[in-house]
Amino acid sequence: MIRFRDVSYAHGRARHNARGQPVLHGLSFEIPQGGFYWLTGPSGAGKSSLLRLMHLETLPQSGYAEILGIDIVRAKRNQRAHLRQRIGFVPQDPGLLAELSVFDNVALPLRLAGADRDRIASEAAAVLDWLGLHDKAGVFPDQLSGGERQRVAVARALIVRPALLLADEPTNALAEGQSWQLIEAFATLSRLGTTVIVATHNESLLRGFPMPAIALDRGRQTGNGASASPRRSDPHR
Ligand SMILES: Nc1ncnc2c1ncn2[C@@H]1O[C@H](COP(=O)(O)OP(=O)(O)OP(=O)(O)O)[C@@H](O)[C@H]1O
Repeated sequence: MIRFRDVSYAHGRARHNARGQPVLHGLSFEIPQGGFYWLTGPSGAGKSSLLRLMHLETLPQSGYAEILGIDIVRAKRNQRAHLRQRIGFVPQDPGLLAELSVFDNVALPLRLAGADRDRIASEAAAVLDWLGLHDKAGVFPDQLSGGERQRVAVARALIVRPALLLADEPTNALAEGQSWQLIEAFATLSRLGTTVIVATHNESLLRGFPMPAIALDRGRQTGNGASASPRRSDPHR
């Protein structure tokens, strides 16, 4: 469950110094575990800022924000670190490490979490296979197309089997058919219990996959897809 109540955020300000111009204003919504929600709005609306807040890269200046049952402002540093391991993030720029192979880029989050070799090998193979990248495991990022790099970034986010998947324009570099395949894969994950939130401008995807949306404009909610009729579910997830 993700629960936001009147959450505001300004870039570059410490929590108690809220004199900066907020980029997110009074956001309130609830997303049940296993929900699939779009995050929409024009350029500069605050989509990436909201995703980075949900990825615990920043904290709100005001309001109540709960991610997977944890109050992120009150949580201790180690609780936040543990929570972050349950979140997969696909940034707008894939940000792959050039000196690492596709396999090693994808394996990195599990290596950092201290997983053993066998588990890393089997999970990396499974996720690369699932995303149609099995033949690219030994290749380096500069030998990939833009769309392949984007799918590697998705694989890297999924290898930890996240309870929450956040994706910032993950279909930007993909052809139409691949975009649909990726969103179908995300929909499968949400049916299996992962909460999925995807920022997009892609109108044809929005029409093709009519999921609820958090719609933003200049940092304010304009749609009520996620603020209306929240479905109750396990508050501890
Ligand atoms: N690190 C930062 N420091 C200060 N201001 C920022 C920072 N990042 C973004 N902003 C500002 O915050 C506002 C929201 O930006 P954000 O990137 O969240 O929008 P967006 O909806 O994701 O846009 P796009 O669709 O173009 O990616 C913009 O006015 C932007 O200039």
